Amino acid sequence: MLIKVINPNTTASMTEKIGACATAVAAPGTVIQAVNPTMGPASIESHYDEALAVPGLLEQIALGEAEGVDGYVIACFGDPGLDAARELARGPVIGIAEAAMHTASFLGRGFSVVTTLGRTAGRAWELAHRYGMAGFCKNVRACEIPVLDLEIPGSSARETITQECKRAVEDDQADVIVLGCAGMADLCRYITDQVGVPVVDGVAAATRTVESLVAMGLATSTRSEYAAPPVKQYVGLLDGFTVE
Ligand SMILES: NC(=O)NC1=NC(=O)NC1=O
Repeated sequence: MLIKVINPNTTASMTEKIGACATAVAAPGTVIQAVNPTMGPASIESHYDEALAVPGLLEQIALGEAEGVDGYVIACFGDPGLDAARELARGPVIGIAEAAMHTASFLGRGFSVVTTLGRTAGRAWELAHRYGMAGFCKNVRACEIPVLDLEIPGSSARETITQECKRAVEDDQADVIVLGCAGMADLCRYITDQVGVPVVDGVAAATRTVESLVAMGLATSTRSEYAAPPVKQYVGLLDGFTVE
């Protein structure tokens, strides 16, 4: 089985970290291909970043289709481009926020999301509602850490995030923590040991979700909304996106 894990930002160190975390949980026989687009924002921290990340993400999906990829993970907590990706891909496409929230809902009465910048919290709440998880989501907490601070060795990011997770358990009464950024994937084990409740990393959760769907022979329904896009020309920078 070949699963393509796409970091939609263009920071290679984060892609490598995400790939290592996905590989660590993948079953024997599953090949993880971790990639990022060649164009787009170095990190995704706003609606603007998210919009500009989607073309490069979709290009990676199109390349994956040509390579026979069995399923995809969108490794950014905003689940950017998820619906469009599902129109292109034959196999399942799972976002890390979607997978993490559903996984957390199996483990307790309520979870808190601990994410990077406060300006991304609204998107996390929006996704919780979209996925039917709002009833399980006790809070979305922001550490006010820029995403790329997670790539600085020895930064205080790990401790800042850990303290926020502890406050989520104590003040929100969270039974479970959801890490609100793909760049936190490598912190999951450490934070789990520190906070005493399950901590869900969306990269691992999404990787295993895609694996299980593919193993069951399941894929996105193409009956209507997620059918291939209508054939048309896309001009200018999007020349390569023409759909035949
Ligand atoms: N909430 C977030 O921090 N989302 C993210 N921005 C990125 O660049 N990767 C993420 O997971």
